[in-house]
Amino acid sequence: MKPNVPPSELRDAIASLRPYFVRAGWFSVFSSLLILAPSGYMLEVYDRVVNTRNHTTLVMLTLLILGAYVVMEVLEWARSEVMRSASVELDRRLSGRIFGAIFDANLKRIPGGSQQPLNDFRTVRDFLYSPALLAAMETPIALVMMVLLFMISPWLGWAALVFGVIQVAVAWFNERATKPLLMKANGSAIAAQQYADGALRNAEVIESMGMLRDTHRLWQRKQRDFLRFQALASERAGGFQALAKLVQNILGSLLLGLACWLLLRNQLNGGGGMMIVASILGGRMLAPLVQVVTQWQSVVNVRDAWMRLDQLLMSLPAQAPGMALPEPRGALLVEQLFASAPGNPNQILRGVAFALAPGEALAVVGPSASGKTTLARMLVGLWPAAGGKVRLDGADVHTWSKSELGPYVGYLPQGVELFEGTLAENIARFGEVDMAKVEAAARMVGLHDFILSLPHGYDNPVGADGARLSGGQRQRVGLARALYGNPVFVVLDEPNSSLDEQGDAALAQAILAAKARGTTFVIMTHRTSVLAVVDKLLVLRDGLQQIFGPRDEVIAALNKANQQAQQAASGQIVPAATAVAAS
Ligand SMILES: Nc1ncnc2c1ncn2[C@@H]1O[C@H](COP(=O)(O)OP(=O)(O)OP(=O)(O)O)[C@@H](O)[C@H]1O
Repeated sequence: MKPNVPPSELRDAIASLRPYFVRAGWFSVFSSLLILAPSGYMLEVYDRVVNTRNHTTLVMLTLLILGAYVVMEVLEWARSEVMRSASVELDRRLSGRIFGAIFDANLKRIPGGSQQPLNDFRTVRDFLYSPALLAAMETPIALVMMVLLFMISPWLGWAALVFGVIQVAVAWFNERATKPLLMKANGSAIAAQQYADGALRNAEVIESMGMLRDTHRLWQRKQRDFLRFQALASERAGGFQALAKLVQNILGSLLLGLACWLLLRNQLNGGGGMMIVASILGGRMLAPLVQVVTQWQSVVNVRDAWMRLDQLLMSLPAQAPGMALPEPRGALLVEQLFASAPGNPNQILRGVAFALAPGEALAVVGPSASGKTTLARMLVGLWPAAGGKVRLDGADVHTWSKSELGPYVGYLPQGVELFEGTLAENIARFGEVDMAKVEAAARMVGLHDFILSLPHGYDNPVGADGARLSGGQRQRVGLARALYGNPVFVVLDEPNSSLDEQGDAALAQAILAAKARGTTFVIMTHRTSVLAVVDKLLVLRDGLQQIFGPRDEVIAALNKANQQAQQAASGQIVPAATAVAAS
């Protein structure tokens, strides 16, 4: 039985470019036929001008051949333009999908979540108007030339056929000899590039701890592999390219000699001029094949890129648009939630269950690696649940269309994650900037006065990853972004880890103000300052929900348990806040 393989989106997209290929194919046929014009010119000059000594005929023939050259160039230009348009069309069809797949691969932490698929797509797209493909389009014309040679004399036709077969064999051996090396070279180049990207992202760590030399050494090792494989492949390819040219040149001269021999035996149709025509046809016939051999590296590269892209798109099928649902109010229900990281079977959360009414705030506390960040990701629907569900107003947040749900949700991840752009753009989530809303969000987190003190105010750029801001400022901008547009449900993962006392107070104020408007909050925290403004408390340990309930009841229960444990151990009593923080 045929395995159930999903259709290749890449192949479908290329198949949809058929009209472009057909048009370019016709241009190829006509421009290749015009390649015969110089042979015709030579014959006519030899036949009509040399014998008759007619100057007018010479001028007319020369004008004709000049016209033919112009038409040939125009056709070749038109063919390139058609294929360039095909590449633009391919980009229009697939670039969004590929960008989405890279994004998805990043979210799911699977290979492909890097710059590489975009490079691969550029390789595939550019190949559409590369010399290799344009030469391949001309190969059918070789058959026409061979037929013409057979028409002049079967001897010439057979000789051309034998050399054509030799040339195809050269191309085949070239493929066998260079493909594995070129693929290894590509793999090493990608590894070196990815290593360099990672190192550049961590430039400060490398510089501060003097790691540059070792980092460079490791990069060089990968880069050396790439250079070694590429040099070996080029060496072998160079030999085959020389061989291909040799075969082409030999055929040209051989056909001239053979035609001369036939002439001497009175067996050449068309007389002496045909000797030259046969030689030109022979040389031209093999030209596209020689070109293909010369350009073989780009063929291997495109095949490699194609396979990686195809695999990425197949492993991350296009998502059906999520459910369209009525505006949420912020009622959160977590039903027996089990979670594991994508591609990893280990369960991180095991049976977390709680509910929050609109306008309620919950603090999630627990030791490091207890699963707080994982719970935050699950609450905003980033990872699919391994069991159970997270529901906002009854609907599963994971399957809800994120572009629809986004405006109602605020999320501040642990790493903040700002983007290159202005403060206003970052706060407005890179959508249409509504300055009134931007300012309101900045005021809520106590950032407005600081922003106004900057030279360009809200138009001040934040730099790549928010590099122009301090850690605390970045966190506040992230908070303003989470609160932008008064979302009904906000998840904050360690929102005050970089905040000072003033920032902490601003955060508490912002939570209270948003709660009063009906926003539901879940705040993952190690710090106790935020506990003053929450209604409920959940304690996580090793992915298990230890206790959940109204804040004061949970603190009292924790204190009691802690006191009992401590008294049993040493007779000491610990204050409430310390007990919660220690949990
Ligand atoms: N992408 C991932 N792949 C595999 N395991 C993961 C992934 N993310 C988190 N984990 C594991 O899940 C567990 C919980 O991690 P999580 O980040 O949710 O804890 P946390 O309570 O937020 O910790 P902290 O307070 O230190 O931020 C850890 O053991 C971690 O190794």
